[in-house]
Amino acid sequence: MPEPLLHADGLSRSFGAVRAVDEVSFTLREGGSLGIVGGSGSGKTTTARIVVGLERADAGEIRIRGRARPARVRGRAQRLARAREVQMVFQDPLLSLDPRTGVERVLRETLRLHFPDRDPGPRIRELLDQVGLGTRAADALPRELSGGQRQRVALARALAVEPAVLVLDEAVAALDVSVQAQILNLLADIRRRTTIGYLFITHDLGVVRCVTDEILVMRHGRVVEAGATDQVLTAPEHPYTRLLLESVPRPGWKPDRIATARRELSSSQTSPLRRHE
Ligand SMILES: Nc1ncnc2c1ncn2[C@@H]1O[C@H](COP(=O)(O)OP(=O)(O)OP(=O)(O)O)[C@@H](O)[C@H]1O
Repeated sequence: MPEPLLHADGLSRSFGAVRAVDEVSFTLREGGSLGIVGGSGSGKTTTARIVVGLERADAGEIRIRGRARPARVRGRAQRLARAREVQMVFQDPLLSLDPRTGVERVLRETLRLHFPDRDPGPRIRELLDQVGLGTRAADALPRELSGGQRQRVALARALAVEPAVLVLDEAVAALDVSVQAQILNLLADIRRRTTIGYLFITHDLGVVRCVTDEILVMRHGRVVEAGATDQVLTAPEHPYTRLLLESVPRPGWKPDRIATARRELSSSQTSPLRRHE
């Protein structure tokens, strides 16, 4: 058996008395897409931040293609090598893009840093093309672009590094539904053409259904259910997963039905469910 692309083993992280992540383990295979879902405060983002290296784990380890990802890196070469293992795309690209730097320059600088011996020109064109940004966008500043275009820039910058794993933290949550669909299609297309693995952090089960083949359901820092996306979404075993599914607004729901579902879900974040946990 080849080593999985990413293996997380027993990750834990507490903030004071809050166990934000509690013994979380999962595997992402080469070319795979794993969704981490759960309500607010379930520990999804902290898990993602540990994978990326933005947060340290109190316990547990991350392996990329069998090699332990060091908790600390020393020097530029190690920092760049680590960045090539995992890249992250955030919900709001305005916060992660420099407001004074145009699209082409962002990509040029990233490529120069990681691949100083290569001519960046052809690769920049390839990346813009890959994420569906025309040459007109190449000179634009982030604020001159739409939300969807900015997310494409953030994606192009992450892909420029040729990472093994791309972590997407609520990466389409701020976009309206049609733009969301375009970005999700784009991500599916990139996955078909590369060996990249996705780790999708989202509270949106519709997104998970579209772009992941496996999911992990988190609640209070723990994994309550894991398995093939189709299986978990069509025949959820854990009551919390069922609750999450029941709280997804459906066409035709009146506002009070949506409000009730949201209330039920948010009270379940603080009070334990009665059944098997
Ligand atoms: N830096 C921090 N300091 C203190 N507590 C934190 C910190 N980061 C996260 N937490 C706590 O850890 C728990 C898990 O938070 P986390 O952001 O990982 O959850 P989440 O599932 O991503 O939620 P959301 O969808 O609301 O972002 C929460 O109770 C949160 O308040």
